[in-house]
Amino acid sequence: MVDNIRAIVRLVDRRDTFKVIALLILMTGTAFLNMFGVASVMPFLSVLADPQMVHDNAWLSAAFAWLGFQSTEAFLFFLGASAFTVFLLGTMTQALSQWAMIRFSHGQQYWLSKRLMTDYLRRPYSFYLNRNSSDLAKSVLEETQQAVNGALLPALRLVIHGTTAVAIIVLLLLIRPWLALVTASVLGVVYGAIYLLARRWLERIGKIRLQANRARFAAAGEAFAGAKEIRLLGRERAYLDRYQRPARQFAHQQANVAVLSNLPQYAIEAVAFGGVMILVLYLMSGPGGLATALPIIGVYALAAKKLIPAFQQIFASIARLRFTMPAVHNLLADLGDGQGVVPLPLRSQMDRPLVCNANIRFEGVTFTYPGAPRPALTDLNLTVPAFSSIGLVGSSGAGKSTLVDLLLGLLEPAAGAIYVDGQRLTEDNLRRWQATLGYVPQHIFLADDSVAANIALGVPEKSIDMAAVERAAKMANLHDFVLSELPQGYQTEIGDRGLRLSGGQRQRIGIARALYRDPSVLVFDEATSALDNATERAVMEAVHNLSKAKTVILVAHRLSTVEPCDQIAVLHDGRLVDQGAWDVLMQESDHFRRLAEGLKTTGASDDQRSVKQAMAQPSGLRSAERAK
Ligand SMILES: Nc1ncnc2c1ncn2[C@@H]1O[C@H](COP(=O)(O)OP(=O)(O)OP(=O)(O)O)[C@@H](O)[C@H]1O
Repeated sequence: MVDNIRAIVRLVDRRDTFKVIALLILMTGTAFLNMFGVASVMPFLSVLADPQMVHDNAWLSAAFAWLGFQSTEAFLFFLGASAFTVFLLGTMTQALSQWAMIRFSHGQQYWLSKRLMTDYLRRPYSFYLNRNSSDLAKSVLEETQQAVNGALLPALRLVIHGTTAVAIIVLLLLIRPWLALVTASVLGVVYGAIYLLARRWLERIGKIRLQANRARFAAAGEAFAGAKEIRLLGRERAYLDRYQRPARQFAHQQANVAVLSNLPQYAIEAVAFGGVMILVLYLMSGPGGLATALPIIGVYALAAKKLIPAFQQIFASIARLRFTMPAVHNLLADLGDGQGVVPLPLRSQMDRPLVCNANIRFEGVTFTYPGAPRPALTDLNLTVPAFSSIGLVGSSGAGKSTLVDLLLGLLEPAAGAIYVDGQRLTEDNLRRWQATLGYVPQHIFLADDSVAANIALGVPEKSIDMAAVERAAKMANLHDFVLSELPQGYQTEIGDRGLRLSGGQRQRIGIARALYRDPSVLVFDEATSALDNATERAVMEAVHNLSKAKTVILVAHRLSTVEPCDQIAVLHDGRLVDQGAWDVLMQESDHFRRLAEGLKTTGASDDQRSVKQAMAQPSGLRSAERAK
């Protein structure tokens, strides 16, 4: 219970504490106005049933005299109008409370989803290795909404309807204590019993909903991301099944909680109707007859009008809270305590790149992936002189991509360190180092935007430097294609995930993207594999020409791509086994010769590599990449 309250409080933006306080004041005010609204019919009905009450009742006669009324009729009219005004005021305040509550909750949803999105974006790269991207998107977009609609709003409703119920019960207690106790007990027992019976079930179906939601998002995400392969393999039905089962389960549980929340209302209406009948008969048979009975019946009828929906809302809110709390705890666990997250880059960091003028040095670098049985890189020592080019080669799984990810600062060495011009790469200078880098991965992520926006990825449209876009596109051998084949040139929308482009065109966009901000260090991770030989040769010639002005690091599976590199590093089983120029390695390195022979003779390594690469990709990225 305390844990749940704490969790709900954590959903609220601390800066909005004053809004919460204002909301609570408004809700309490509403409860009191509701109570006064109910109470105000009593004098009216008393005088209506017995006009003599104006003189017999001390309070009424004092009001009659003080307000200077001359006739009972006028006083009766005044009492009726007052009751109506107070009732109206109560109803209006209630509407105002609802409006404020809903606005507040939706504001919190925006804030919560933004907070989660920021938190995910600030996570270290290793976080994405173990997470599914559709699961992350689901948490940001859907679970935050669920937390607000299923926990925050019901908690607020609980407060407003709880205070209203308490205020009205207090009023009834003042009028006829035992009758009030009976009424409150009947309502309390009916709702309490249903809740006690359904408690565990609600929690269980809440957990089932959470899992089903995750499964349906994953199935939908993967089905669309892998549309091509799924179509070819004829697995549409399998994916439909994968989606259908959790989707049905999700809908089923949502319906269950909605039905349960509304069910007691019908039972209560029957009880209330019967109760009022018994009350009327009982009061009418007592001394005073209708004159005594009418005001009490009126108050009770009006109280029931307020009290039954209040109890109903209290019950529905508690049921929904019980159902949603597993999702809230899950969300808060993801949100974490902010530890281990990296700060968002500052503009000053991006404007002051850590330029490499002497060399990049790996010193005793070891890295093991979380949960992997052995290191992907072991005690690696490598120096890359500035303004030179180095090719990284090795069999599949040798550790080339891991080395690149370490160099990019996406992964952190478990032992050893990387130095840029003698400066150790740390959290403090990492962003500045990354601002120096141009990186081309094998799988290019494309945004559903124009060619220019894809080259200048993330730069707001107005700030895109078109001259830089064209310069980069020319170097990537893309410019002619854009001008001659695309209807609106650089402004052509390339469609959802670039589906309208060939693999080679996509890779050239990726290369142009890396070159757009004119980085001083360029990293290509098997980035030219989808290019035809002639295009690759042209692009690589441009890149090798750059290596006089830039430092170029090249992972390639075609050895011919790395042939012109100043030096080549040969990796095997996570270790650097040989290093030198092409000719030297050809003569002196068995590993290199075997690699060259293997590539020449088997021709199978491309396929093996692709399969392995897919396996080695983090699950979240896998689905993002499949999305292209
Ligand atoms: N996310 C991961 N989780 C666990 N192990 C991984 C992960 N990514 C890679 N590995 C393992 O680390 C080792 C090095 O992988 P890496 O991707 O760096 O090799 P590579 O030389 O780039 O291979 P390829 O040429 O096939 O891309 C491999 O044994 C691989 O299975």
